[in-house]
Amino acid sequence: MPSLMMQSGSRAMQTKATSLPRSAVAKTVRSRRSLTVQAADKTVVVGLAADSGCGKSTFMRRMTNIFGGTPKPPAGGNPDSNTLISDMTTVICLDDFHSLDRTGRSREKVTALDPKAQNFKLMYEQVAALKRGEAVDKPIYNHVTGLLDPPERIEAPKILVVEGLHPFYDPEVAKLLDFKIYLDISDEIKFAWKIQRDMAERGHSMDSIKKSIESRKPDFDAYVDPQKKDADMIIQVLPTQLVPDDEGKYLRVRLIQKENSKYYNPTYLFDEGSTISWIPCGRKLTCSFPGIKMFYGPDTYFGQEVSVLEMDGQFDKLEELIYVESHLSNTSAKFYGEITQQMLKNSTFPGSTNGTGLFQTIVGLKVREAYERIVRDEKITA
Ligand SMILES: Nc1ncnc2c1ncn2[C@@H]1O[C@H](COP(=O)(O)OP(=O)(O)O)[C@@H](O)[C@H]1O
Ligand SMILES: O=C(COP(=O)(O)O)[C@H](O)[C@H](O)COP(=O)(O)O
Repeated sequence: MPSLMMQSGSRAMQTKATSLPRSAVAKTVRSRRSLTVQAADKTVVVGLAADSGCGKSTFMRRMTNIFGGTPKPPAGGNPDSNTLISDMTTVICLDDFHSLDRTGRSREKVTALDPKAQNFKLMYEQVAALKRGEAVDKPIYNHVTGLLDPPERIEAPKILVVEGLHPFYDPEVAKLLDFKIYLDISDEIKFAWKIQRDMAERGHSMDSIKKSIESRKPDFDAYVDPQKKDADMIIQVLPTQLVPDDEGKYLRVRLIQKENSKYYNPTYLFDEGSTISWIPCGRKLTCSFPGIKMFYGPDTYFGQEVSVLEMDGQFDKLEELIYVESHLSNTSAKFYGEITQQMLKNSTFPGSTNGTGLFQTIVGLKVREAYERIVRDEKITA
């Protein structure tokens, strides 16, 4: 039987985002911006921060799918480009702003996470230019060779996503971001994900990956991890609490949502502002061992008020997620079942049967809501 524990303390009721499509006005030639500033021309900039191997690329695929189109590298360009372009979004990887290539880092004895290995000035100039609607010639960091390749031309998209190690480390770059997301993956889970990816795709040995993780840890703690306090939304991935000593098979995933955000309303379970523990397994949700446990409640995060939505465990049948979705509010979905539809569409992606996929989908919908609110607000003030 489904079980529910609730403590009351309800806040205001759900608010819905207004969706405004871009008008024909938005098609004004970008080079004329200095003459006629067209509000709907604005490029909205999203920052996604996480360590290497923490699922940034996987999350990007889920998020860009919400906006439509198939993400592809720039046509006819470098096959090792890190950029992905689709109908509305362009995702650029901040590794492209490494100022030191692999040999340079080894010579200077710095890791790829050290600010000394990044060109923040160029990062600022190019993200600012794209945000103004101007094209840039962005360098490419080649992960195969470890070298900086000749630049590629990037046109200003409607939504620019900057993903990488330090999107909000530099205060000037941080000011350009309209929405900030942090993927906070606990060490043991990060280790498992990175080993699998770096062995299969980057040809590294298990031993070299272990050494690299250890040598990067101090710089990760000093320069990457502290960014999470400034994020609008954080997806935290932890070992399950349902199975003692589980080795990463099941995950406990927490969606940390800042209160008072200008651009989104936190998603809640059953009753906004209450503290709720819910085991949805029973007649409407099939759960084999170890089942699913959900939690929702208020909390503080680095001294800031947040709402936390949590899922521990995994689904057996993805289509039954509709039962969980029907108990969530303020999801930013445009129709009943949109989250389940997205999850089914991306069912082959890693994390599809647990909270990582579910919460990445919700964050993607929040980014869409933020984008639509920004475009709407700009139109009103134009
Ligand atoms: N939610 C998830 N569950 C299980 N494995 C995942 C998940 N997200 C990513 N992975 C795996 O982790 C590895 C690194 O993911 P990736 O998206 O390439 O990370 P990043 O872009 O941050 O370096 C990949 O092998 C991917 O399959
Ligand atoms: O930390 C990262 C980010 O990679 P990602 O997030 O794409 O995994 C890489 O180690 C550096 O960019 C150096 O690259 P390499 O180790 O290939 O020289």
